[in-house]
Amino acid sequence: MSLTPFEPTGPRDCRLALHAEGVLRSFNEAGWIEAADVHVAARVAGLVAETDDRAVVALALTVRAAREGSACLDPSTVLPVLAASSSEDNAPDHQFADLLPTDVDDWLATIRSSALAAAEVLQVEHDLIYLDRYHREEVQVADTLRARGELPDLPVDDAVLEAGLARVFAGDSWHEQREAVRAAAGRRTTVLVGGPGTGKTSTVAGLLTLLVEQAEATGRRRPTIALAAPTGKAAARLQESVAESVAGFADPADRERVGPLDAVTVHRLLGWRPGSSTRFRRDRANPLPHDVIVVDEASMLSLTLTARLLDAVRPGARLVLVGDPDQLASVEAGAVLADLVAGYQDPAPHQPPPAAPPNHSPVVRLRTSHRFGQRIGALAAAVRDGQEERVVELLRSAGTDDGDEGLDGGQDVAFVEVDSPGAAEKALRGHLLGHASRLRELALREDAEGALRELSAHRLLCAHRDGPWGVSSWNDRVHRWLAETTGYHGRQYAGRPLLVTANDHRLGLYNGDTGVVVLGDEGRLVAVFGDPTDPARYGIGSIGDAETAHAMTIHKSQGSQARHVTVLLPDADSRLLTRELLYTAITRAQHHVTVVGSEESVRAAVTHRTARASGLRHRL
Ligand SMILES: Nc1ncnc2c1ncn2[C@@H]1O[C@H](COP(=O)(O)OP(=O)(O)OP(=O)(O)O)[C@@H](O)[C@H]1O
Repeated sequence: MSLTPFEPTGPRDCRLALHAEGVLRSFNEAGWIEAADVHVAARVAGLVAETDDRAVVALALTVRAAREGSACLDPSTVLPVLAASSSEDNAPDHQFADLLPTDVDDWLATIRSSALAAAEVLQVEHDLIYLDRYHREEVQVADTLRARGELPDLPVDDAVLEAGLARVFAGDSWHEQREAVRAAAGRRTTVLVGGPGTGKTSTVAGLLTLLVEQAEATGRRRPTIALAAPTGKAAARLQESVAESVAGFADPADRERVGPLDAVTVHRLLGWRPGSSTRFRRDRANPLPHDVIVVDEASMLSLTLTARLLDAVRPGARLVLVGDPDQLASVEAGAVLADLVAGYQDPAPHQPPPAAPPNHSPVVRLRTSHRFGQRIGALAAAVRDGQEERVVELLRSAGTDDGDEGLDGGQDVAFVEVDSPGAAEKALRGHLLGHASRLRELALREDAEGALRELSAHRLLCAHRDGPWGVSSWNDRVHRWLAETTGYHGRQYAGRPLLVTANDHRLGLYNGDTGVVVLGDEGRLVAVFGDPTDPARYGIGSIGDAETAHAMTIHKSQGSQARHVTVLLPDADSRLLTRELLYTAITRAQHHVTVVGSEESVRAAVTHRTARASGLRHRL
């Protein structure tokens, strides 16, 4: 957790808790905790009659940490930051320094003997401070993984496997996939990691096919398979790419083995119950019936969802978690995939693979990218590895791409160096309006397939929702340019790109799904989503929560890709600007990426890492 205070914009700043008292008031006014943290801490401390201010502060800071994605509070990183700020000349004048714990051990001892700990609201372990819920979940995840790892491997006929590998992954270029399937075939748990285009999905397709073949060869029942991902969009993509990989196998029998597979969201797989985000129909007492469970985009799994998933997987089932640990983590608490990779001590992608991986480790890493053009892959790798100078050099040697060519050809990496939203607007207008106009033309021609293809041709990504570099203002800009060109000023129009913002299980539309409004029968507007060759159509009125998507946040774009991605970087002091954010944005691009912003912002992104406190890596 990187602790920075907010600066109240004035006495009416909504982050200030007007009725806060005592120590919570001081920490709130100093910007270390927000109103939401104050309310939770005050209420819970009141319920358990906590009288020690240092325990109350720990509770509020731990609530803040969870809100920002950490599973716990690490006092050894937080206390020095608080202490340094209290000694600054401009430190707030409210005995802030007097309220600080003196040292980490003292603070931890205070919490251990507090009423909050006695009531099991706070837990202290490995010198980390947890809210009880996240502590329980972290222990459960580690215990379940350890218990699964201690069971003997599942039976595999090596001769059949080797013959199968030689068929589905023939040739030198597929040696990493052969190795990965060899490692995963008998394991109950596999964590398959790799950057974009490293052949993760191909590995999954090969593994599933060869597991079915194993059952055929040994007379066992065919394994039942579940494919899932944290979002509907990612699930749809997984289904599509597994089917594509299977269709590419040379042997017709291999193309038939797994049969058609439907991918679903993890929530749906576990039997989501309306009104509860943490309780599911599937759990230890009523586990998933499947023999093989594959979860893609596992970097987006929160600690809570991972705990529920592991709870629902039978010990005898194979679980395969697939993802890229360098991407942005879940919006909720936990960075489970990155923790697993760190906890099992898998070397970073730019380091040589271990000569002999620890045999208890379920982590299998694919290292070679097979998709990107050279420059886009090199840029993604340099960002991922924090090579600031190399990133700047790669961008500087790229073109400027201020025309429209980037959409159909031209540079695979472009850098539009601007230091103000006005300059960005000037540089990007032609580009963005061209794409929006093409969408509109196709939509007016009732060409749903063409409009959906155009939609995935380009995506404008922002770090923020609001502000001059944010999604709202760029949506407004493109809308205004389009209105100026077409003369149509309404908010609902043919060619309007849509982003679904809440799951609608009834319609089969999920948070993050993108579609477009097109002209349908009898001149009515309809919204189309999904596979361009077989689009799902919805009456405009039936779509509940959706917004215009000329631009979207990088967070929302996770799990999806576009041929050309334009990334707008905010000012260098933005708290959201991190290495993981820039890496995630760049790796959404299949063929072209245009980075728009200042060199200072690029450098800030590459040097700032998202720090999420967690004890999971110590427990594995
Ligand atoms: N070892 C390989 N040799 C040659 N081509 C490969 C190899 N592995 C993958 N590919 C090709 O690279 C492309 C990307 O592969 P795949 O979709 O399996 O990667 P991925 O890691 O799942 O990608 P992402 O998750 O980023 O979409 C596919 O066209 C695939 O056929």
